[in-house]
Amino acid sequence: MNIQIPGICDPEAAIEKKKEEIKYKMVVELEKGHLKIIQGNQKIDPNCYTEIQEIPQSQYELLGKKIADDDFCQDTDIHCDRCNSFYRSFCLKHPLFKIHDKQPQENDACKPYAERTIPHLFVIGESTIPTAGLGVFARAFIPVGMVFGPYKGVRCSKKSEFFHDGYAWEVDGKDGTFYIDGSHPEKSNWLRYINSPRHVNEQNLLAFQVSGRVYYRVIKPIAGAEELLVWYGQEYGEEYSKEFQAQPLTTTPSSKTRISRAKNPFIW
Ligand SMILES: C[S@@+](CC[C@H](N)C(=O)[O-])C[C@H]1O[C@@H](n2cnc3c(N)ncnc32)[C@H](O)[C@@H]1O
Repeated sequence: MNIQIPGICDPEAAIEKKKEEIKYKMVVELEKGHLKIIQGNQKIDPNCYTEIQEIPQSQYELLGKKIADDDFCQDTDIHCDRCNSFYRSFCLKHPLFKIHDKQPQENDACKPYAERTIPHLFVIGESTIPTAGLGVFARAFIPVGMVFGPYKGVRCSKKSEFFHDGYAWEVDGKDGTFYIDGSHPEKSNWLRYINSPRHVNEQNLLAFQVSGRVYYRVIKPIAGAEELLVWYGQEYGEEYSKEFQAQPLTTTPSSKTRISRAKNPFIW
């Protein structure tokens, strides 16, 4: 046995040469406006990529496992809308990155709680859609793959329990269907201000469900000052897109209502 005694033996000899870990990086691919994972050991060209975060190899190895539709697990797997397959936990080719809600500040208390949760990347203003009321706008370029949420609100078991109509998502829970009603501005978050598109070209977000929570993901690059629009699903969204029903908007698989019924979950 080779025992090294510090101070007596060669200290270098005691250190087992650490295996070089491959680093990965989540980046924005500037040309396409999409998130991407690249090997991060080499220097990144800032003209091609903007770095978001490093991904350790151990974490990277847990990503991108393709799951057969029959083996899909609500709590661990995510449906990739572009590959039309489930992955554990998400697709490596089309990765996701979650933007957290802003921690509401006390000195902002004149605004409703939901407004105070909006991340710095966004702003609430009058919607570009006539009669829609308020909406949410990007303050900077937002790439495909960014995820927002979960949608916050009061959990209800029946539609008759909603505070107001028009702000609830229906969720396929483990013990059956329930609703998340975001109509109360003190009991919800900024996602309650996002409107529904009038036609497919306006849609830039897709709602999906993970472990009984609803998230929105970016499916089309969003330019600064552009409004965020998430398809509410057939039951509600079609109210706002009657002229465009011939060309159905993108929804998560099996989405039937304003409410995401997607088999589309992932865990953060
Ligand atoms: C989740 S809220 C969105 C935020 C809302 N605009 C506000 O000011 O609080 C849903 C409501 O917004 C309005 N809305 C959303 N999308 C719309 C659209 N495309 N056309 C008209 N009204 C819309 C409807 O009144 C709907 O009930």
